Amino acid sequence: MVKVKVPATTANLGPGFDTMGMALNMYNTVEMDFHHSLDITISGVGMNDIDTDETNIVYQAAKMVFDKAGQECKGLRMHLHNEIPVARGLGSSAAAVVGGVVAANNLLGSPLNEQQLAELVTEIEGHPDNVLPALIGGIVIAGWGKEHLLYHKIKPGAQLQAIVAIPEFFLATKKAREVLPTQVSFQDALFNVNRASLVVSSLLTENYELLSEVMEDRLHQPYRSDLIPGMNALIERTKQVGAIGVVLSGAGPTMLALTIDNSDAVAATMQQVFTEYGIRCTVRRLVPIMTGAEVVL
Ligand SMILES: Nc1ncnc2c1ncn2[C@@H]1O[C@H](COP(=O)(O)OP(=O)(O)OP(=O)(O)O)[C@@H](O)[C@H]1O
Ligand SMILES: N[C@@H](CCO)C(=O)O
Repeated sequence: MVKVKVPATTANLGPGFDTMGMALNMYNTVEMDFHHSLDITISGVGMNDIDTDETNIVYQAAKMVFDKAGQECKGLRMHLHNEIPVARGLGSSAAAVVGGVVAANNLLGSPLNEQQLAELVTEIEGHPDNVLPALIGGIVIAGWGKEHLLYHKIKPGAQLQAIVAIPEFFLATKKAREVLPTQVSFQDALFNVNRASLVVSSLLTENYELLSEVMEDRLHQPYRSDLIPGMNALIERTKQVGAIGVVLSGAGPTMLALTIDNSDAVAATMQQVFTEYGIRCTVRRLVPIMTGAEVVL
């Protein structure tokens, strides 16, 4: 039996749509063992929102490792314990995919190396920005090259905190991608190239004064704001009380504020603004982490 612990992730970091993400200290665990049939049990959050049959994505991801390794999968016994809320923008599907792939790879004696795991989880999820930090931790910038996935990991600054306001309602990534345009203007593309580059350089140099001016986006957030009541007001007011950057976490509806200090005021303001817009939410204070999925048993 193997047990794998996988972190939550926040994707995009504002302008880095489908490209950047960061691992956070909130975890799901996957326990997995060989079995003659499929037997899935679940505990923790979202127990009633996750399938326990062959459509379960932890199982589907695990089965792909068996296929790649040329091994028959007769069944699996799995217990999933979840802390990451489902369909809220904190990488629940990425954690499920990474948990399934890493647990199965371990069970089979590690036939796939890190590069192969990174490519497999990206193919399954469709984009690398949640699955890569879930797999290897840290802040990761990633994208497909001609043949291979290219990725680079940055160490988050030690002072950086991540406050997340998690609304009670679900927003499936599929739905939040349906509102995106098929084309954008040259000016908006240029704006995001500029801002994403400045986000990376300010994270690398821990220049939070610069970071506070550049976590802006024109490729996805403007189109998604109608799906998240209060999003723009929350960004504006949370920045006024000292957050470095305030952005949509992944596809939403969770909002992410990066802070160094002023965390109490930032957390209270996020809660307050969502409440004013009639949205019940849970605010959690998290920190970026350098460790991705790890085998704990
Ligand atoms: N622990 C889990 N085990 C199995 N399947 C899960 C688990 N958590 C989430 N899922 C599946 O993933 C779906 C949610 O994925 P979705 O991409 O919409 O949201 P998300 O990954 O939480 O958000 P984001 O990608 O914006 O961070 C759920 O509907 C469920 O099918
Ligand atoms: N980059 C993705 C993250 C969510 O899976 C999006 O914003 O749609």
